[in-house]
Amino acid sequence: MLSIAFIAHDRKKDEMVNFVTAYEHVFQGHKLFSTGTTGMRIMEKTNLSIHRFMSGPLGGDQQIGALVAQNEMDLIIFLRDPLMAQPHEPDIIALLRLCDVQGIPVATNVATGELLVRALQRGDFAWRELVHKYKPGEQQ
Ligand SMILES: O=C(CO)COP(=O)(O)O
Repeated sequence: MLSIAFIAHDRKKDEMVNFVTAYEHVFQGHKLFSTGTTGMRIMEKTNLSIHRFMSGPLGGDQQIGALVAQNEMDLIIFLRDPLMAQPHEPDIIALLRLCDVQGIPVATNVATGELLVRALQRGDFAWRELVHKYKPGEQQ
């Protein structure tokens, strides 16, 4: 079971809901997280159970970032709005930076999201299970 996070800016939320609905069968059975409003919108339209953090501008990106820093997040679908400035831009950059620090697959548009979900379906994320199993500094 992998940990997957969904985050979408306001003008990308419909796209996110459509995307998650289309792949609901793939996401089912994984541990799902989201920022506040994104998760609410997805849960209104699917049967998925999602742990919702704060809304993005109130710190939700940072909360997800904390899991990334601990290497506990396996995949992030983050549909950013490239055409509108966000008040919490530093939090967004920080989250993406941490994904690069830990080498976490993160999709920032739906085309990449599709590729990653198909990889997930195929079992290409098995290496993340190994990361969890052999986390340095932790007892086996
Ligand atoms: O702003 C966001 C990500 O940066 C998303 O937050 P919401 O899901 O609460 O709208």
